[in-house]
Amino acid sequence: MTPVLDIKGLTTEFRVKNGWHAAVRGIDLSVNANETLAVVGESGSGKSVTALSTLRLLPQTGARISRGEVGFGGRDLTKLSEREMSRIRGNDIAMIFQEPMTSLNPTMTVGDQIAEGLLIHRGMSRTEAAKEARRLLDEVRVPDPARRVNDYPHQFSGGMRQRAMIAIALACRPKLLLADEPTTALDVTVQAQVLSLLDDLKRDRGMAIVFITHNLGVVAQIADRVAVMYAGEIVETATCDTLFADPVHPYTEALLKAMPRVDRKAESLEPIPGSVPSISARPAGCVYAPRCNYVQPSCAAHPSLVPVGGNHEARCPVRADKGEAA
Ligand SMILES: Nc1ncnc2c1ncn2[C@@H]1O[C@H](COP(=O)(O)OP(=O)(O)OP(=O)(O)O)[C@@H](O)[C@H]1O
Repeated sequence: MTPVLDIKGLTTEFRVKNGWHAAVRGIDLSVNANETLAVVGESGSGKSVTALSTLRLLPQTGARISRGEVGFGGRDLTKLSEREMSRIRGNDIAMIFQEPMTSLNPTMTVGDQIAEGLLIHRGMSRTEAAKEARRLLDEVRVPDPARRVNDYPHQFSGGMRQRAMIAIALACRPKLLLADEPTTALDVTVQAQVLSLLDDLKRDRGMAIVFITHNLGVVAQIADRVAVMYAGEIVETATCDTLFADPVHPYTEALLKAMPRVDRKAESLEPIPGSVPSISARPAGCVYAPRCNYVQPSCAAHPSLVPVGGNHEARCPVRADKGEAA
């Protein structure tokens, strides 16, 4: 199967005081139709920069994609003109964010905001677009859509706003949805409803989803496959079940130990000491070595992602022998 999104060797750099530094370094990511790939990692790992690089929404100055390809629909998005890219954004690839109020226009009704994309990208008439906006609100399970299309965003609750944003994102039938922490600001019940909605939409529409989160609990609810990011690199990738059952990389193991679970007492949670290094202070060898419990002299060399069985890969020679490869 040809992946919907196929990122190869992507490196994105920012200019900070003393020169260019990589926020994302040589990452490979792919996601198929009807699949959700979760990208998980602490703040500063490079998750958002990966999504913004995919859509070429990086700041115009002081930021560059210096290497790699972003394959989508047989084309490399890094090579497209700005005009071609703007046709792809919101049309073939849509993105949703944590805080819907920053993307929703407070002065326009929800229905008009959904209809806007339909008028521009799908060439619908006003009447057709208004009808489709109601249908989309219904599809994202907003109750009483015929009435709610006329509401303004402030008249919606947080969960309903997120659903409205999903309706806007889905209006042009994107093949790929980039979701950057879309449920983080919601309480757990509403969060679970939105996750289940996204899962149903993925299946009904055969969409590919890249779901960015720092929360492994959310990963467990939504992901088919997982890529764990740390300091700009993918350090482990596996199916969701394998990652939870048999984590190999010490960072994945530490994230799992720091995750609250119903079958564990709160005192047994182990926060990871320290923090992700800034882009100008990344170690030359293994980027996780300064925080790792298993560090050895060989960690001074930069490790590659190696297969540890099936489609499971990890960037840690010290612990790779946990898998089949050894
Ligand atoms: N415009 C910028 N200029 C300089 N550095 C940047 C810029 N944008 C992001 N960075 C740096 O790139 C690194 C990765 O940031 P990114 O936002 O992708 O992390 P993240 O994993 O998405 O974290 P969060 O969950 O907090 O959004 C961070 O060290 C961040 O400070």
